[in-house]
Amino acid sequence: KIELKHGSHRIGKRTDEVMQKWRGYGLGQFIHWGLYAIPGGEWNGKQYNGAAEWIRSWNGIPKSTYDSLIYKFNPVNFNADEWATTAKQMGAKYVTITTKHHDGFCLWPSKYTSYTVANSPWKKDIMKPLVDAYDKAGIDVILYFSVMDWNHPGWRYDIKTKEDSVAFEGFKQFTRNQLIELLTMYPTAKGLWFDGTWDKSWVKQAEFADQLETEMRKLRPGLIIGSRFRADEKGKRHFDANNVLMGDYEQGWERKLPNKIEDVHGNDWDCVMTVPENQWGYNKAWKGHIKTANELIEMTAKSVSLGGNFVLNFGPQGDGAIRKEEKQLATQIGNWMKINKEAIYNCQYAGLEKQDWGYFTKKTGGNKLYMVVFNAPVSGAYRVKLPAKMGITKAYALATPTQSLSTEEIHTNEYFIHLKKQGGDQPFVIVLETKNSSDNSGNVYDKAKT
Ligand SMILES: C[C@@H]1N[C@@H](c2nc3ccccc3[nH]2)[C@H](O)[C@@H]1O
Repeated sequence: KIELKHGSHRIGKRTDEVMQKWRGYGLGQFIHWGLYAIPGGEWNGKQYNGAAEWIRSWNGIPKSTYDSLIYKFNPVNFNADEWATTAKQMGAKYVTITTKHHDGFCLWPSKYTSYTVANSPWKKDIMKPLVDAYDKAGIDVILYFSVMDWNHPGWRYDIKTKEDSVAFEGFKQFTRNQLIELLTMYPTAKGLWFDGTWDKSWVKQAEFADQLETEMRKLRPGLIIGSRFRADEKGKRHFDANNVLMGDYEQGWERKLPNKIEDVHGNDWDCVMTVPENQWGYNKAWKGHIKTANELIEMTAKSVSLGGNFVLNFGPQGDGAIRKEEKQLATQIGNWMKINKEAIYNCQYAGLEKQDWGYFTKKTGGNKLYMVVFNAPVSGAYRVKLPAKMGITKAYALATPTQSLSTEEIHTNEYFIHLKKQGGDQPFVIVLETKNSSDNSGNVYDKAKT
C-alpha cells in the first residue's frame, strides 16, 4: 500500500441517501450547449471533421473569430421548460448540463470573467431557468464544468516556466472562484461533472484539487463528484496509486460501456453517450451511424444490469431549439420507459449469469428480478440460473401481469421460463418474483413441472 495524502478518501460505495438516489436514476440526459452550437460543425461552408464542440481547435478558424461568436449568442427559441419536458417524457431522472465547456464561454453570468451570457445579445442567465425548469419537472441537476478553459489567459497545458506557474496560480483561483460561485448560485444542484482535467498542468495540482474538492463538499454536503476531477500526488487519475476509485463514482465510461461486472470493480458509474459516433455539441450534418431508440434502450438496460446509469446526450441548436431527431428519440425511449420503467428505476446488478436473451436487473431492496429481453429465443424458452435456495414464486410479462408464465426447472436451480413469441420489434420485460426457500413462508414450486 502506497502512502497517499491526496488519493481516494473512501473505500467502497457511498451509502448516504443522496448517493442511493443517484444509484437508482437508471437513465439521464446530458446537455451540451454553448457558442459551438452556432456554427454547428461547419465554417464558411466547410465541414469540421471533429466533434462540433471542439471546432475552436480547428486550424480552419482563427481563435479570435471563434471567440467573437459571443456577439452572435441570441437563442430566440430557447425554452427551458421545453428541454425539461423532453427529458421528462424520455424518462430521465437526472440531467447534466454544460455550464462552461472547453471554450470557456459561461452559460451563467459569472463575476470572474467577461466571457459569459451577460455580455452576449441574450444578456440573461441561461443556467437559472434551466435549473428551475428541471427542478420543477422533478429531474435532478448535475452541473458539467470543464477545468480546461481555452479563453482564460492563465490556462496552460503544462507548467514549464516561472511565467507558466504564476499564470496558472491565477487560473487555479479563478477555477475555485467559479466553482464556489456555481454552488452558491444554483444550490439545488446535486453534483458536479468535471471534464478537461487530463492535461499535465492540472494533474500536477493534486493538493490544490484535493483541498478544493473538500471545500466544495463542505459547502454542499452530499455533493456528488466523479472520478474525473482530480489526480493523486502520483499523477494517477480515476483510480489512485493504490487502485482505489477517486470521487463518488467512476466517470471513465465516455462513449463506451462495460461488458461484464468485473469491468466496474464494484463501483458506482455512469456511461455518457452520443447519438452519432462522436458529436456532443450540435452538428448540422450528423454523419455515420446514428443510434436508434432500440440501441439506446439496450444500452440503458445493459448499464443498469451492470450497476450503472446511462446518460444520453442532447446537443440543442444555436437558436435554443432541440433538433427533431433528438425529440423523436426522446419520445420513442419514453414510450418504452412508460411500460418498462420498473425494470430500470431503483434497480441494480442481479448477480446472475448473463443469458443470450438479454439483461437481468434486480429491484434494490426487493425480491423482484427483471429479464429485459432483446433477443427472444426461437424456442420461446428463456434460460434462468438462480442461486441455490432461491425459487421463483411467479413469472409474468411486465405488460401483462395477470398472465402467469409457466416455469420449468430443467436442472437444479436452472429454469426455462416459457413465453410464446411476442409480436412487434420492441424489447420487453419478464418479471420473476422470487423467494428464498430458507424462509419457509409461501410455497416455492422448485420442482414445478409444466
Ligand atoms: C463529455 C465529453 N468530454 C469532452 C472530451 N474532450 C476530449 C478530448 C480528448 C478525448 C476525449 C474527450 N472528451 C467532449 O467534448 C464532451 O464534453
